[in-house]
Amino acid sequence: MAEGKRQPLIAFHGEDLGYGLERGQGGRARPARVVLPGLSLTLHRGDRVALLGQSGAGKSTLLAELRRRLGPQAAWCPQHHGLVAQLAVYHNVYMGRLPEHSALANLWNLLRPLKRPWQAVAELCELLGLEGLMRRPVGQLSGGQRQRVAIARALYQQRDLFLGDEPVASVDPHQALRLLALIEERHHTSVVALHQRELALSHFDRVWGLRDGRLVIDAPAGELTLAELDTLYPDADAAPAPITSTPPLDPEALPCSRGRP
Ligand SMILES: Nc1ncnc2c1ncn2[C@@H]1O[C@H](COP(=O)(O)OP(=O)(O)OP(=O)(O)O)[C@@H](O)[C@H]1O
Repeated sequence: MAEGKRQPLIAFHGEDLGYGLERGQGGRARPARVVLPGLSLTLHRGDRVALLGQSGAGKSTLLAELRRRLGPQAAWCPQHHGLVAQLAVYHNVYMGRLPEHSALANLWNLLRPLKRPWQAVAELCELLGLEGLMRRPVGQLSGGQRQRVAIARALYQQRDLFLGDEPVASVDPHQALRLLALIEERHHTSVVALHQRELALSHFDRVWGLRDGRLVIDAPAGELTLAELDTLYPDADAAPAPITSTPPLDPEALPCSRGRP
């Protein structure tokens, strides 16, 4: 999408994000533990954002706030999947739309799966390589299979936006590409936290990079290099070799925010 014509969906203007609540000066509510101080950024309709940063940088904190503000517009795929181990794959996926049905319908469906949702979930399971597992309790699946169930549940919600906290962390690189393609196909806008920097450059059109509580990268993926993304991981023992001929950047030289033109 052309940079100049993008329609803002949500914006932060110098806001403190974090946990807990306390009253600041003038009685203004603010987080008791601030993780991302003074955050400014805008999510635009049509953006496909890779959210990067080392462990503890604040990715989940930002996603939680986006989720809170976007509400039911956004499908959500949490980091630890949030699946019920004792329930079958079918029921875990169906849970994505639990609030849309009456308690009675949900109870009935638990005991005797309804035909229409069963078919819809079966189609998703086939797409995600989970065919034949619909009746199996999630507790008996592999880590990668559970991850795909969590993605199926998010896709089943049929929302316009997708928010994912490392939704492809437990699958092999080939599956990661397929899953990202599916997410892209079914949502006009997405924000996905991940650690695979190469994927961020090849499969997303924008990168948000967090470091030391700051948004230090906010730029189109096409304008970034792996070496620039490496600067988000100062604790890494050895940065992976960049695939471009661009020399590694001095982290100090990275601008505070790569704003839009
Ligand atoms: N419920 C909470 N209450 C207080 N602090 C929290 C809470 N959850 C996370 N934190 C802190 O907020 C900071 C950012 O955590 P966050 O989970 O957002 O990082 P992350 O980038 O998602 O990390 P990871 O890649 O390991 O999931 C960390 O210092 C963490 O300890």
